Amino acid sequence: MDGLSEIKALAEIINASIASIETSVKAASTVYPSPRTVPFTPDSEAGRNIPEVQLAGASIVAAAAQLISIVRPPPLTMIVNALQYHISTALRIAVATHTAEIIRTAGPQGKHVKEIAKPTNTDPSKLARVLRVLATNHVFVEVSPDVFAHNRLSCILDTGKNVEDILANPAAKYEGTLAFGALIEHWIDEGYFASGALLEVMLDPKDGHSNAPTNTAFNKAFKTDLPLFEFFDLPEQKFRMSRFGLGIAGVTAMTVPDAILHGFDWKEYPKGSLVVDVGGGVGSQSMIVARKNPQLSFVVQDRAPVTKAGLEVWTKEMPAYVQSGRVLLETHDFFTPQPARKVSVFLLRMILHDWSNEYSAKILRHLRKAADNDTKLLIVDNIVSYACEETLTKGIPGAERPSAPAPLLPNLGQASSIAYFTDVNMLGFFNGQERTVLQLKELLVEGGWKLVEIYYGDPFAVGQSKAIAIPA
Ligand SMILES: C[S@@+](CC[C@H](N)C(=O)[O-])C[C@H]1O[C@@H](n2cnc3c(N)ncnc32)[C@H](O)[C@@H]1O
Repeated sequence: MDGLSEIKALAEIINASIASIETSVKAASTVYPSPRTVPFTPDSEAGRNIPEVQLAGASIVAAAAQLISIVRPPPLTMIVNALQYHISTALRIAVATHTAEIIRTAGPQGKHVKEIAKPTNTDPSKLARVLRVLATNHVFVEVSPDVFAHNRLSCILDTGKNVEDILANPAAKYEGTLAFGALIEHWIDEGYFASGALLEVMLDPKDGHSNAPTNTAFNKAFKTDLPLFEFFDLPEQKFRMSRFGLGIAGVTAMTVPDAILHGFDWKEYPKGSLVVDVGGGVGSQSMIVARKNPQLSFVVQDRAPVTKAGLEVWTKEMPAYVQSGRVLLETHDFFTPQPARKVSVFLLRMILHDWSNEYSAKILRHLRKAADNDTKLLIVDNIVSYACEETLTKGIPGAERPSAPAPLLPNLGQASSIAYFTDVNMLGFFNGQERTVLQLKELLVEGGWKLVEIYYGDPFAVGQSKAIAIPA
């Protein structure tokens, strides 16, 4: 296929996908959100969250990015690729200057950068140049010279709080908010610096071959011997710790909030069945499952500081569960044996990707020892594909991905990029990894489990693919 035929084929994919979006949105009597509609709320994404619309949207993202890679002169694309770090830097500066909160009150007319720069005493002309990098990438709108307003991307950074309140208590910035920005801030802080140290660590003769969570790019960048989660426990890291916890809940709420309910038959379990949410954080996923499946009981396990926060969350949000004992917030180290009890489902969401195989297998073996023949293991993580055709997934129910139409990349390229970025994040933070189906299958065997089903799930849900296993 020559270049022109390829861009025509990609344009056809885009046109067909737009037509599919139009049909689905009309059939659902809803609207497709405009890039100018602010504020962003999960409810206002209803049109984009229709499953067919998500599928079509993923094809458009893949095709549009591929089209750009063909149309723009290669040296320019490589320059743009090499300079992408300025986007992260600009986001860091926008967040630290509270630009999103400051311009909210101005509405579509926007605010002059002199006003935006005031509360943090930043140089307005420097700030304008940085914000222009973002506006050029569709985050914020420069409505007139040096005047910036929100669009649907930039308002994601807005906590909804007043700048004065944030400045008075910066550590509580995300408390009581949807907190999507919290995870963005985690990525452009811990993630950004760990990424900067990754090359040095990978080339180090010793650390480069380690699987331990203490020989990582994160350790190098933050000059600490502690694994990331223990580093978060330090009193001086209270803000980072809370930001991470709130951010994990926020990213779910803002992408496909109820994705945990899809692809697993929670309803099959009768009254009193127990779900153990291992490394469950404050239990936000169990809470979503509980709301739709009142017959289930839950144990949410995590490290002591997290279960303490979890108890506060459940006491506020679902007090009846706490009072009746239908939820137990349990301090438990998943590298130690599980308490003996009848468990219907062990849930491991965004846990295995934090650990290399050696550590993940230990976690799995402890769960296996505590399981009986009926126990199911539900793993929820990103499941990555190779960037080429993959035939080795044949025979595993649900594991074959629908093949992307040519000339799209088999893994849908840019539409799947978050999983590959988080894979490298996991490497930098923990020596962990996002896994392919085959890698998961082999890991499960090592841990005493048998992979029986894969559910990839909504194309726009982040880290929500499922692998279901039974005792081997
Ligand atoms: C990425 S978060 C996932 C939280 C939760 N499963 C969710 O999806 O919202 C990883 C969690 O593992 C917990 N964790 C880390 N090491 C642990 C350990 N040794 N035992 C139990 N939990 C641990 C962390 O405190 C954190 O809450």
